[in-house]
Amino acid sequence: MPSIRALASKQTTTLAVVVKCRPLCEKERQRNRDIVRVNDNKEIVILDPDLSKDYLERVQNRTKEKKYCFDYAFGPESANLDVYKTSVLSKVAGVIQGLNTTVFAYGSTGSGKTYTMAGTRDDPGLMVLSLHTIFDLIKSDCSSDAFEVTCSYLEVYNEVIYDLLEKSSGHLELREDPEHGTVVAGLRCIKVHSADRILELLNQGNSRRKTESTEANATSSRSHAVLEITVKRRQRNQYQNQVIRGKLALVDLAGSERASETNNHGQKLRDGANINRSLLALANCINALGKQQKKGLAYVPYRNSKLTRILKDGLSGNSRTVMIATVSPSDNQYHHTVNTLKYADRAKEIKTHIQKNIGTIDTHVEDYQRMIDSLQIEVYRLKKELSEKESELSLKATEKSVEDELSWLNVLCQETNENVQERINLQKALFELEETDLRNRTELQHLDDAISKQQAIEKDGAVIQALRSRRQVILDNIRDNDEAGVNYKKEIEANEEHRRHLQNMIDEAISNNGSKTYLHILTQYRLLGMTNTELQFEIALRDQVIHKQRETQRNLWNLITALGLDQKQIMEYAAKQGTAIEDWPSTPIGGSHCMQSPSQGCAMTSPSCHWSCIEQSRLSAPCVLQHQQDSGCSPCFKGERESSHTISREGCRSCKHWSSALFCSPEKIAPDIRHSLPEMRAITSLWNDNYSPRSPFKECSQWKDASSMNLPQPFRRSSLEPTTDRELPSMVAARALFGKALKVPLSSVPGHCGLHNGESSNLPDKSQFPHSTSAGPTHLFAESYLRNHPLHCL
Ligand SMILES: Nc1ncnc2c1ncn2[C@@H]1O[C@H](COP(=O)(O)OP(=O)(O)OP(=O)(O)O)[C@@H](O)[C@H]1O
Repeated sequence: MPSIRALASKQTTTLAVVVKCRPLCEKERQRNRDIVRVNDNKEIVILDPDLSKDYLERVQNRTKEKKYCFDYAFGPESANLDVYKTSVLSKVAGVIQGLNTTVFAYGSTGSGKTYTMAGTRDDPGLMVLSLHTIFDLIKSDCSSDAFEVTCSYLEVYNEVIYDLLEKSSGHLELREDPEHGTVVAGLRCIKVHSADRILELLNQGNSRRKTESTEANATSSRSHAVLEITVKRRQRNQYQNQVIRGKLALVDLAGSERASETNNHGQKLRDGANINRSLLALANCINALGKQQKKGLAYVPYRNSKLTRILKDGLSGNSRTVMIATVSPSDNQYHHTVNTLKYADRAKEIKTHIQKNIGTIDTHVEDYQRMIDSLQIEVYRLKKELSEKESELSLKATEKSVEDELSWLNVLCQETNENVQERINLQKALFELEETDLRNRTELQHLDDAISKQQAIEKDGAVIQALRSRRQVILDNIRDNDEAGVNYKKEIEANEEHRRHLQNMIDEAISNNGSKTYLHILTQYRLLGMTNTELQFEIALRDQVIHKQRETQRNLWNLITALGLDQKQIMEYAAKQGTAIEDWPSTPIGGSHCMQSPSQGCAMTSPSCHWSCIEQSRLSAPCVLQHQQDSGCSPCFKGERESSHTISREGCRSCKHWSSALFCSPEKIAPDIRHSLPEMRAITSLWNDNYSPRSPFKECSQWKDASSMNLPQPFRRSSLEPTTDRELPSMVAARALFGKALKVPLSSVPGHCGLHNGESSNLPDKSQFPHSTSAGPTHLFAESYLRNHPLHCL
């Protein structure tokens, strides 16, 4: 029996930003001044470090004093426990309820990030406190649910990921998983039964973490560390198979630093440059996300570093996130402090969308997962063979020449590896950038239309101003994205050039050098890397499809709620169709996403129909759409047949009782929903335009011709461009709704509204549609539909 899993509701929440100022250390106390003041646990003031400014400059407000407000601000006297209780505890508690939480400490080197996250025996840090909370909550849980806690700990050092729970960890790779977001392939996840055990692992991990003594900090962390605790909760009630999974990510970032201040050389200097690069990538993401919240769609360059890819969920995805900005009170750190607070201030704008993680099974994703895993095993095997060969070689050749050769080969191997990885990242970044660009350009087109329409009504009113300023924002974003795209393309060319160079070196070495097997393996390894790239691409595309299917599923639940059908009715219909509904969303889902993406299945049907259509879209079997009056029998929605269009599903194909694209009449939709969402308002209008007894649409026999649109040709906007698209809004709407939204060919269409499938592909001319020429609500709906689905309509 197929099963449907209703998605839990999504809530939008804002990143919580907390500032923590450490005390002056002994050395600083002798030489430096404390310039940070915290007021009312919210406001933080950074005094001008320059005491020599004269009175005039100060009264003329030429002071460098800065003031910021945050969710919480803590001064030097506060303990980690104070920070934890006010801003982290409640979010950690959500983890055992299936919610994700991310806590990350951000600040310059020596500002107290590690102290805040790990703490000391007397002042335990947020990592330690969170672990105790999780296990205390599990212990005191009164339900009969079974809990499983796992823990992983990794570090990103010089853009390479290492497992801190492994004694000698190799390089680990990142992978995109549609269910779990960005995951680290091969990272060890250890089952734990107590907080003490995790603390033991944490200590082990910390001892492996790369730290150095620098001028700025005697124990400076040179890597970003991510401790992840996953709590799986298997419920032992009526949802026997339901697993809830919450994740807590605790991140201690390496600190940004200025080379001049740290006085580093050699490797330390290179580490610093890498740390700064990844922190810059993080800062760029924070900037773009802040801008996005204020101005709209902007490209967020997550791909620019491993750190930002790992933190992606915490920054914009499914996570309740707390950013702890750590600052030093010392006057010589003024610039670092202000810089940290500037980013923290921007981060306040960032919004995330939280949702309970309820276990689902995606077989096709699992298949890909298996493929990747087996490829990884293959890569591992080859690597092993490679190292065996290395030791064999080292035995045979003289020590010096072998060393030279091996170091040369090692460099070659490493460069090959980096080249492949860079190519993967660049291609993915370009892919994402193009998507963003497409959406921006579609919006721009619609804004242009809206502006020209509005200009006919008023020359320079507020609406036009708003539309123009929005247009400008979109243009800016497009320009930024274009620039980024050009850069990515250049980088890809450089990467390709480098790849050719490496391949030439390998080929040359094979013909000249004795270590043929070694180099053959290297070539194979490289090829495997390329296959891996392709697979990762396929996965990325798959991820997109799955994401859209999920979006569709969510929309369907929204629609069901909007239709006013109650749980009992739907359960009954589903039972009749032999479909189980395992979970019921308690609240309507994701307001702004309402009815956005019917592209992968029928958008406006019952849960059972949704299931069948999703299944169908996978099997590419078209649904059949037929008007209810064509059929005498209908096992589904019997009671509603007379008063409204009915809804059926694939299982009812025999009775050909497909129905109602637009469902029941709008009167059946709860008034608050009917009038609140723009889409619903548009649908109501569409209904009135096209389905009411006086509807010109209904009686318009010319629609026979209109429907002569054979799929897929009629769904291409090009066949309607440029004027017809605008002149026949109803047709666009109908086309989108009856055709694309339901993902059915117009092989059979609702006779009720006059649509019939014909052979001719000629479109009716404007004069045949007297009622459709104005820019009415139908047009708006069509526009909004097309805006949301540009790819599918083109
Ligand atoms: N709240 C605090 N109370 C007392 N000492 C503190 C506090 N916060 C930080 N320190 C001290 O300041 C120094 C630097 O702190 P820490 O190592 O945590 O900085 P960091 O931001 O992690 O630096 P890096 O980025 O270089 O790793 C340490 O000696 C630490 O003990």
